[in-house]
Amino acid sequence: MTAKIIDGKAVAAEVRAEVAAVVAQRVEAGKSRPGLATVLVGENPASQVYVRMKQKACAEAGIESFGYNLPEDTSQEDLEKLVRELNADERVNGILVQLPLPKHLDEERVLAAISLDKDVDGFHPVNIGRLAQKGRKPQFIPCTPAGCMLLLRKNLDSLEGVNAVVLGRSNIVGMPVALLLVEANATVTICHSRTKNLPDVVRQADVLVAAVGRPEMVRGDWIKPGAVVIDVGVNRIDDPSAKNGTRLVGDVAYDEAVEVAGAITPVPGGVGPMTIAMLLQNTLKAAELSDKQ
Ligand SMILES: NC(=O)C1=CN([C@@H]2O[C@H](COP(=O)(O)OP(=O)(O)OC[C@H]3O[C@@H](n4cnc5c(N)ncnc54)[C@H](OP(=O)(O)O)[C@@H]3O)[C@@H](O)[C@H]2O)C=CC1
Ligand SMILES: Nc1nc(=O)c2c([nH]1)NC[C@@H]1CN(c3ccc(C(=O)N[C@@H](CCC(=O)O)C(=O)O)cc3)C=[N+]21
Repeated sequence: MTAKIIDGKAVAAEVRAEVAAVVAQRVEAGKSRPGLATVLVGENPASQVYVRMKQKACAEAGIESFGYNLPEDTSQEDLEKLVRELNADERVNGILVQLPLPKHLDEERVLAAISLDKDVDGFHPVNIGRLAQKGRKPQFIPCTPAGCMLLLRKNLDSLEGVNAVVLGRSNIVGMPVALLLVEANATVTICHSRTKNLPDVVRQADVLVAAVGRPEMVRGDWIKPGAVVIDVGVNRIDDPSAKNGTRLVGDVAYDEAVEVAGAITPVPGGVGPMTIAMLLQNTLKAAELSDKQ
């Protein structure tokens, strides 16, 4: 039996439609239109594409977006000054600083400068700290991890006691998704580049979240039959038979895994669209928060 294909694009479309409806209602009721500021430093083409996708999604949901493109050689001081201006700007409810930043910039300090009430990416150290503490709630949950969790909840009756394996421990995906799985009462194993016997560890997983950035690293025979596989990887590889000579693949060898898993997200069309939908949801939440202040 082949796996159920988890249609992230469809779930994301539902979330986006919901956000758009609530935005329309609030504007109708005379409340402010939510606003998202995107900050892009330098000219990384992949980052430019992602920022454009986020702005387009905002427009479709009735969220205003304010794009800031700064030169590659922007100083720490100037970037933090922009963040402080955006913190004070009433039109802006959410601030997204696209990562990675050029190497000379101190990412931690930039993220810490973002107002907690505008941290729609959920990367502020206080938000991450709360995520890691029992009984505490972050103001915002990081978008990609939140998207993974929504797809899991839609495809599993319960996460309670399930063996979840997370491949990757990055600040933006692996670690926060592992924390969310713990919060959901899964039993969580976090793997990384020093993990020994990785295929054997992965074979224990009822739920697998792969976020390593290694094209098709996870093979079909690593997957426990019936497991739910969330493939976060977005890797562009050369493929002479593809339209422009390249194609996107995940961190999981999809054609193999689909024969073994119970359910699996495709790439593209899985987690990627969810990331953007959750960003819109967080931006709406930030606007609702600002109503109360
Ligand atoms: N769909 C979406 O919305 C998003 C997709 N992505 C994609 O997800 C993937 C991961 O992104 P990100 O978390 O930022 O990546 P990072 O490069 O920051 O982290 C990769 C993690 O994988 C681990 N790792 C690397 N190689 C191996 C290996 N051979 N065996 C085991 N573990 C390994 C690293 O271990 P160590 O810590 O030891 O170095 C690290 O923890 C990428 O493909 C990225 O494009 C990212 C963000 C959003
Ligand atoms: N501050 C910050 N916040 C982020 O959320 C953030 C970031 N920096 N840096 C980079 C990563 C990457 N990321 C993706 C978003 C959407 C898709 C996405 O929609 N992918 C489509 C395909 C897109 C394509 O065709 O290239 C899909 O998987 O179907 C992928 C990846 C957000 N990130």
